[in-house]
Amino acid sequence: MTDVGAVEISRTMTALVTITGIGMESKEVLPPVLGSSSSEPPPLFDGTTRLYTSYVCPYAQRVWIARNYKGLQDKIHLVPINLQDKPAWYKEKVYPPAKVPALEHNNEIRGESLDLLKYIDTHFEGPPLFPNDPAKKEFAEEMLAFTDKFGAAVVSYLKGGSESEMSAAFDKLEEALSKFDDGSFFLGQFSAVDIAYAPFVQRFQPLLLELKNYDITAGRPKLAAWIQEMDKIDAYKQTKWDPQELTSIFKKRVLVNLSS
Ligand SMILES: N[C@@H](CCC(=O)N[C@@H](CS)C(=O)NCC(=O)O)C(=O)O
Repeated sequence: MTDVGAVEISRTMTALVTITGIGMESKEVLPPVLGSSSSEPPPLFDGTTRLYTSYVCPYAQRVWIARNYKGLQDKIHLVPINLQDKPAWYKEKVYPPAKVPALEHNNEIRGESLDLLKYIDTHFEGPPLFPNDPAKKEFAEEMLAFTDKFGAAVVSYLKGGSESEMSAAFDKLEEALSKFDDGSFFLGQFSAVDIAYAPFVQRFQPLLLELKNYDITAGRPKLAAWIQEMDKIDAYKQTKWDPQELTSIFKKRVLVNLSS
C-alpha cells in the first residue's frame, strides 16, 4: 500500500472512530490536491460554493479556518490547487490572478483572504468572526491593517534585515493582546483577527527559533498564552499542516536566498 493510501485510510478511521462515539476529535477527510494533470475544472457556477485553496498557503489557511469555525464544511467545498504545478484552467477559467485563496459563491469568484473573512462572515451562517462592539470593531480594523507590515518585518529579519523592527512587530502583538481582558484573544473573544495572524505566527515561531535562535514567546506571556489558546480551537487545529513541510516551503518560496 502506498503512503498516501495509508494516510487516507488513517484519516477515514479517525472520522469513523469519532462517529462511533469513542471520543477522538474528527479530522475532515481532505480532497486530493489538483495539479496540471487535472485537465478539467470542477463544474463551475453550478451553485456549489467552492474555496480554491492550498493546504500549505497561510493566506488560504485564514479562509479555511473561518469556514471551519462557522461550521460550513458541508457548504463550502475545498478545491486544493498545487501551486507548484497549477492546472491551466485555474488561471484561464476560475481566477485570473491565479492565486489562492479564491471563493466561488453565487456565480462569482472573489479573492484576497482578509476580504474573504468579511465576505464569509456576512454571507453565511455560523458564529460571528467580527464583534459588534464599536471599540473592538475599530481595533479589529487596525490589527487587520497591520498584518502585512507584521509579515514583512519578520521576513525582512529572516533575510538579514533589522531585528528591532521584527521585535517591535511582535511587541505590538503582545500589547494588542493586553487591550481587552474578556478572553485571551486579540479582541478578548476569538475573532477574524486571530484567524488573520495564526497561520503566520504558526510558521514564524519555528523559523525564527531554527534560523535565528529567537524565541517569540520569551518575555511575551500574552503571546505565549494566545498560542496555547489557539491550539485549542478545533477549526484552526484542523488546518495545521506538517510543520517541517511548512518550514521547508517557506524557506524555498519566501527566503529564496537561504538554502533549505
Ligand atoms: N493578498 C493575497 C495573497 C495570496 C497569495 O499570495 N497566495 C499565494 C500562495 S500563499 C499564491 O497563490 N501565489 C501564487 C502562486 O504561488 O503561484 C491574500 O491575502 O489572499
